[in-house]
Order: sequence, then structure tokens, then C-alpha cells
Amino acid sequence: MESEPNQLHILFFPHLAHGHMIPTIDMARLFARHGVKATIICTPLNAPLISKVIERDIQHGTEISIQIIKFPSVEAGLPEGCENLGSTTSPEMFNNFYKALGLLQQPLEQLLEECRPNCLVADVMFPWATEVASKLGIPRLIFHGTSYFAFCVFHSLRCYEPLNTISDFESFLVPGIPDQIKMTKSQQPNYFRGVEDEQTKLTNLAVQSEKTSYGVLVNSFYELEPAYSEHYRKVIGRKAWSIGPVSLCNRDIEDKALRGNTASIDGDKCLRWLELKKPNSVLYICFGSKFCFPASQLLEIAKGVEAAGKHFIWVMKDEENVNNQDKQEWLLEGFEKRVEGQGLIIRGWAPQVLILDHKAIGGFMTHCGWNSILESVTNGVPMITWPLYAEQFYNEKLVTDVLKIGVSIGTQECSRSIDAKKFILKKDDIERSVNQLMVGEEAEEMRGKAKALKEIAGRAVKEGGSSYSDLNALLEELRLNCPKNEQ
Ligand SMILES: O=c1ccn([C@@H]2O[C@H](COP(=O)(O)OP(=O)(O)O[C@H]3O[C@H](CO)[C@@H](O)[C@H](O)[C@H]3O)[C@@H](O)[C@H]2O)c(=O)[nH]1
Repeated sequence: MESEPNQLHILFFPHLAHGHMIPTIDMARLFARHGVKATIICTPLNAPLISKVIERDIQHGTEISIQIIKFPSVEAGLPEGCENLGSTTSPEMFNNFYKALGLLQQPLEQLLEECRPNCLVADVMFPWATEVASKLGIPRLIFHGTSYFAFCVFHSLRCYEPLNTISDFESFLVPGIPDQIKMTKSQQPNYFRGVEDEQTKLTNLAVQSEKTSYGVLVNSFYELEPAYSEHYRKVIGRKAWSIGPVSLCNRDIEDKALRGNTASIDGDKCLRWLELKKPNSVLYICFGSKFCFPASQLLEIAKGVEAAGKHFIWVMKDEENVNNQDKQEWLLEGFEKRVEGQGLIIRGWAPQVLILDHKAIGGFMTHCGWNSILESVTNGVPMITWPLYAEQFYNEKLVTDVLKIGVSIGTQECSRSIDAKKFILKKDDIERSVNQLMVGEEAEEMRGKAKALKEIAGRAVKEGGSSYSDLNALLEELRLNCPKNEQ
């Protein structure tokens, strides 16, 4: 395909973690469908995941490609082959992974010099990318991967510092945001709890780079959180474009199946199982791409969903199986047999967008990663919110207190490694929330609101819709302000 003379060339540089890579790939595909030449930067072991997904786009004539750079695993003290945050298995590996990300600065610079794109879209985890790009006169857009609501809460807590004077479980009102939102200090990420780790350092750098970057891309749509989109732009004063939900670029069933191309279960098997169930009758349970519960928590979830008596699909991560060998027997033989017909257990990776899209799915028990929330919203599915770490407690508040399309499971502690004895939620908590979400008047009301949002999300990405127009406005601005800077 001949390139247009003023065709924009944009480089997309995702953080090497599923929760960031997946929306960045979708975003690059979206830009390519809007006439941009899109190049996704990635490392050798992450490349196959991406190439499978973009294959169909290439066949359809969109200009999208991959540019591979080496990942400095060994240099950063990681084992060879550890190129995705999902493969880190200890806090030390986790920290080394962030060190390795820092070492990508030089290869990025070299690549930018060779390609001279009109613009670089780089993940928030690469704060140094703004400076690297600006040396070559290339504007850098930041991709955060989360909601406006979460940005606004984060900004408020930095600005007003309400956490300095309170104890862990005392509740406080988040100051200066459009709604009355109550939280506790224990629900805050490490950054606000005085923990000086690699993530805290990175967050401080990210805050600085946000001020000097060209602007921010947000995987959200205006109608979902209008007050917070306005607050972010007008009160906090950042330049931002809402271009989501980007997962809606997986338009047909093949797209959705491809998107789950690493799934450990055949998509058709899942669909066949779901076909036999009534509309809105199945609860989907998944806690994102990485998190692993201890066996004691898995057992309480198992007892809770069994007692609630609803159909369910439950995704268990591989590490949960490996780390909890002692309890496997109970889960495999006793539980799995007893719930035959009632539940489908997926061990490993699930084709999530394919599952959420099925009419039998009536609820989603989620850890509140932003992609999962958006995928639930775009399919009109209300949620049981069970936030675990990072900004997930903020996302929970948006779902339960602002949008009112979810039931909180009631967890209080933001932590990457759950202390098995202290923070275990019990069978009764799980049973109660499943019943509250799946049956009764309140459940119908939440489902109605979620279905309405599904329609609005669909319109937002279609021609004339809010996200479609925001993306076009951005591309127009880049064409005017950011000509290709050939050397
Ligand atoms: O078995 C699985 C598990 C996950 N997914 C997909 O993986 C993505 C997971 O993303 P998300 O729900 O956002 O969870 P995390 O991977 O935990 O996301 C990280 O990144 C998000 C975006 O910045 C943050 O909101 C989260 O707090 C952070 O943990 C989604 O697209 C899911 O559809 C699957 O397809 N199959």
C-alpha cells in the first residue's frame, strides 16, 4: 500500500506487562485504522503475541508493524527469557524488571533516530522517554492505562495530603473532586504509605514527565466519567484525549478469539459451555493477568460461589496451581467434581473479551484492573469489585459509588502480597456479594445501568462518537504541529 505524503508515523512503546501491552496493541490498531502508520516497539519474546493479533489488520491493508529491541534481562540481574512482568516471581525479580525497563532508554533513542516518527506514544512507566524524544524534536504522548477518575484521586491526594494525619483504617473524604468519595489510608498504594521502592521512585518521575509531555492518551470515553475528564483537563490542567474503549477494536468474533490467542482453553469450548446457560446467569471470576491468591483464599472463594449456587467461570492463574499444591487435591477432585455443570474452571489464561461478550454472562468478579472494568462496561456486565493493589481501589469507587454498576466485596487492604491470615475474605462475604449482584431488584437496576453504558461505549468509538472525534482531533493537531523531523 502506497503511503500518503502527509501520513503520520507513530511509534507505540508499551510497558511489558499484559495490562499495558494489550491496550497499547489495540490502540496502535485503532490509530492504524485511522490512516496512521503504526509501529509497535517490543522485545523478542513478546513479539509473537503481538504479531498474531495484528496479522488480520495487515491482511486488511492497515499499516501496522513491529520493531524489535533487545530486552536487557541479564544486565538487570534477571534470568534469560524474563521479558514480561508476568514472569517475575519474587519482589527482587520485580524490582530488577523495573531496572531493566530503565535500560531501554538507549535502544529507544537509537530507534527514534532511525525512524524519525511524527510522534512517540510511550507508557507512563518510561518517564525518561519524554526527554529522549524531545532531543530529536519528537513529541511524546503518555499512555497511563487507567481512568480519569483514578488520576483525579491521585492528584488530590498529592495536592491536599489528607493521609498525613490519619491512621490506617480511619476513613477520609477525598478532597477537591466532583463526588463525595470516602476511602481509607489502607486502601492506598505504597506510594502514599511512605514505602520507598522502585515503583515509588518511578511514580515521582512519571509525575514530572507528565508536566513536560505533549499530552496524555486515556483509554476511556467522555460519557463514562464526564466530570472527571473535565476536572483532569480544566482543574488539573492537563492536555488529554479520550480514545477508548480501545478493546472495541476487536469487532468480530475472530478478533475476540485472536485477542485471547494465548488462552489455555479453546474459545469454542467456552462458548459451547456458555451456550447452554440462560442469559445473565453466569458469573465470570478473574483477577487479572498476574495476581495469585494463597490457597486459604481460593478455598473461601470456592465455598462461597458453590454456596451461592450460580453458574460461574473461574480463571485460576498457573502460579496459583503451582504454589498451592497441597490444596490442589481438594480443588481438583472434591470441588471441581461437586460443581460440575455449575462451574467451569480455566487454569491459566482465559479468552476474557470473548467470554464477557457472551449473553449468558451476568456478572464479573474483578480485581478492578482498568482494562477489565472497561471490558465489563463495553459488554454491559455489572461487577463484584475486589481490588487488590495499585490504583484498583480508585477504580472500585468509580464503579460502585459513581457509576453504581457494582457491589463491593469489602476488602480494605491494598497490597501486592496478601497476608494469608490477616486479609482473607470469608465464604459468607463471597456468597453475599454474588447473590447481591446476580439476583433481585438492585441487581436488575445495576444490570440496566451497565447495559445502557454498553450502548454509549459502542457509539463513542463509531464515526461521530466522542472517542472517534477526539482521536481525529488529535491526529489533525499532530499533522499541523508535528511534521516529520527528517535528519
Ligand atoms: O486470563 C486472563 C486474564 C486477563 N486477560 C486480559 O488481560 C488484561 C488485564 O488487564 P487489567 O484488567 O487492567 O489487569 P492487570 O493486568 O492487573 O492491569 C495492570 O494495569 C492496569 C492498567 O494500567 C491497571 O489498572 C491495573 O491496576 C494493573 O494491575 C485484560 O485486557 C484482560 O482481558 C485475559 O484476556 N485473560
